[in-house]
Amino acid sequence: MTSRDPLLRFEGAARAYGDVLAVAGVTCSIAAGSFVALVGASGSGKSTLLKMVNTLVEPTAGRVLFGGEDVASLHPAHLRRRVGYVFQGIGLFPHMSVAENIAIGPRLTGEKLPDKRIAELLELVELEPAMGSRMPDELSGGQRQRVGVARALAGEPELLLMDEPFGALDPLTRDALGTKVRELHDTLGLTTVMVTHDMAEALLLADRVLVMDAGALVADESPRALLAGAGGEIAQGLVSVPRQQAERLAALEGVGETRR
Ligand SMILES: Nc1ncnc2c1ncn2[C@@H]1O[C@H](COP(=O)(O)OP(=O)(O)OP(=O)(O)O)[C@@H](O)[C@H]1O
Repeated sequence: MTSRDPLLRFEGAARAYGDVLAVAGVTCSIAAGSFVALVGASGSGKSTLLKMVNTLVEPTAGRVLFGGEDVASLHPAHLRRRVGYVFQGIGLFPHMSVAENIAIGPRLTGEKLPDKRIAELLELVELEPAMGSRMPDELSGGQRQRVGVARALAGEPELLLMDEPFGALDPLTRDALGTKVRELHDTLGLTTVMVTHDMAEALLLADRVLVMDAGALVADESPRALLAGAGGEIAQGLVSVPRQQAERLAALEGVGETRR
């Protein structure tokens, strides 16, 4: 692989469940270092596409290449170490401490993560190292998601997959964690693919936005291009939501000004 090759490539990747074509043949390349948001209506195939990357879902046609190799040919434990995965509701093991949860990925590949490294990972997501000894049910939802991010980063992955990671959080925590993840993406030199229902979040955090509809990729644009009207009808329908909200807020502010 040369530095010009994409880190991730979908080649006609498709997944059927009986008669339902969840992903209908997606072809696209994701360059190393990019932050990609994957958006689209509920049921459009975003999670299925993401799960094909770490082999939680097998394609029924086509393939997914990671670093030039078909993911199906890579050892699952090693692949999952190179690919961090964060999802909503995070799935921390309730009977394990925060530190044990963070260390679980490397443990599966036979490595014991030193305490110092666990403390470092907690600091990376702005949690006190002392949190390591707590149990998951002693944390807030936002803190749990931070632990989820620390766990995904424990194996020093090249690729970070995030599936609605901040969906259940209050807006302030969501905003802070989104900004933190973008910062980590930049400082750690990650490649990130994030599924989100929130177009404003996609536009603000990502370099590139992929839009799915009924299993197909219908737009692939930069946030700037989307805001300038590119991407077609479905993409523009999604962009119109935060835009109209911003306009309504601006109008409200204007009303306040004239009343004062
Ligand atoms: N394990 C499964 N068995 C059967 N059908 C499935 C399965 N997983 C997904 N599907 C179907 O595949 C389609 C795509 O689902 P997917 O979860 O990928 O969509 P999504 O865009 O991530 O949705 P959401 O935004 O609601 O999470 C849906 O019609 C869904 O019902």
